[in-house]
Amino acid sequence: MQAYDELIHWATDQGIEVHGIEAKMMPGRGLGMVASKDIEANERLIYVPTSSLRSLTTVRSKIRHALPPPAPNNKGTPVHALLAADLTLETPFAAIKYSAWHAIVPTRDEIFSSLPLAWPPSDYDKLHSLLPFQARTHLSKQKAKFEKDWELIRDVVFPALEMPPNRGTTYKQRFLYNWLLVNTRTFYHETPKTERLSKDDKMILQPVADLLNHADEGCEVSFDLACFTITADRDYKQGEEICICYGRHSNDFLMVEYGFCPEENKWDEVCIDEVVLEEMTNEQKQKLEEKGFLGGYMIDERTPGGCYRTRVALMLKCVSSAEWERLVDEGEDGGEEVKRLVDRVVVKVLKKYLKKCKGAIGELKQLGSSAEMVLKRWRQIQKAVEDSLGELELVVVDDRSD
Ligand SMILES: C[S@@+](CC[C@H](N)C(=O)[O-])C[C@H]1O[C@@H](n2cnc3c(N)ncnc32)[C@H](O)[C@@H]1O
Repeated sequence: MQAYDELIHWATDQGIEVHGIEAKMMPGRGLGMVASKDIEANERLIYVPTSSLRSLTTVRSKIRHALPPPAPNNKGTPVHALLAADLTLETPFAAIKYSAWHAIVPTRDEIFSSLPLAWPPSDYDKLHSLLPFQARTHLSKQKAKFEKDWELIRDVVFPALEMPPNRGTTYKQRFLYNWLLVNTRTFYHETPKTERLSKDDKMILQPVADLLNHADEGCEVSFDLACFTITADRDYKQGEEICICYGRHSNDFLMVEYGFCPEENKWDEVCIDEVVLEEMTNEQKQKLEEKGFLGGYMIDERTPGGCYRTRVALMLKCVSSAEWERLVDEGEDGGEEVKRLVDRVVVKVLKKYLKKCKGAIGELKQLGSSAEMVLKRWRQIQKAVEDSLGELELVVVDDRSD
């Protein structure tokens, strides 16, 4: 693959080393890295010297100096915005320096067709309203973050660089593309300079290693002041894909942040906040908030009857408010009788959620290919809810026949 060969040629000049792996087109996941020979656990696959990273310190000084520096507690300018601005307003010198990287990263069309934040405005509102709760909430936050970053660049950086006004839309789209490139390709990195910044600001771009796709478990990623290294977590056969784990994320999170919804994900969970909170009166919501139990209600394979938070919240529908407070304060579940009552309420809310799933699926089917990923997600949710109901109804039915 010519673009990859050129990237490796350039990378070698930067001191980057790549051993026993090579890039390959992976159906449905863009480029990925596969073993070009049998690999043993603990073999070092990629070595990237710190000098070849794109970070806060490599951002063009005119951009950096135009804005307040990043500061602890998410104060100051986000590093994400700075890196994206640096890519958008790249000098001809930097564009040439990084041309091998630009040639291999996904194109604007590829990025825009996969990531919800870039859904065309005509589809955005409709698809956004049809996203599962967790994805919808996450996308709203991401959109707010992007718009804030864009305003900083438009209102502060453009004038500082003496750019003519009124180039808004074109540049906004370019900034969005680069913002999403940064979002999907950065790695966590800390140096004495960035140590006091918040976790979100400890991000860098690294060429070559950013070709690694995500899996539930993957190679070890480590760094020190001198370099980044990627090390094989296990033996691999020649031709096998080499992945890293981007984090223990749900499919809703992966869809919004990375633009894909995996078939298998052992870290997946389904958020049922919507239907749980619909059951609650305002007074009950206030109680939940006071005790730190408002929201974050999940089901997954391990907890078909709802996670601890779900069960604590729904216990409020089964006992008096005073008794609920006592049980919560003492960390008790109320015993078998209350557990059975909670199971019944869980069945009730899951049935409600199942209706929502079916409704969303029906609507998404009308929308064509732009809705495919969301449709796939709702089908996964439907299955998870049905599986949970299957298990719970056994308990509830058994219990009724006592
Ligand atoms: C860091 S890049 C990995 C390299 C990327 N595939 C490429 O073509 O350059 C992250 C992006 O790769 C894709 N990706 C990563 N892991 C994936 C997976 N397990 N399934 C589908 N797409 C995946 C997503 O588009 C994601 O935003």
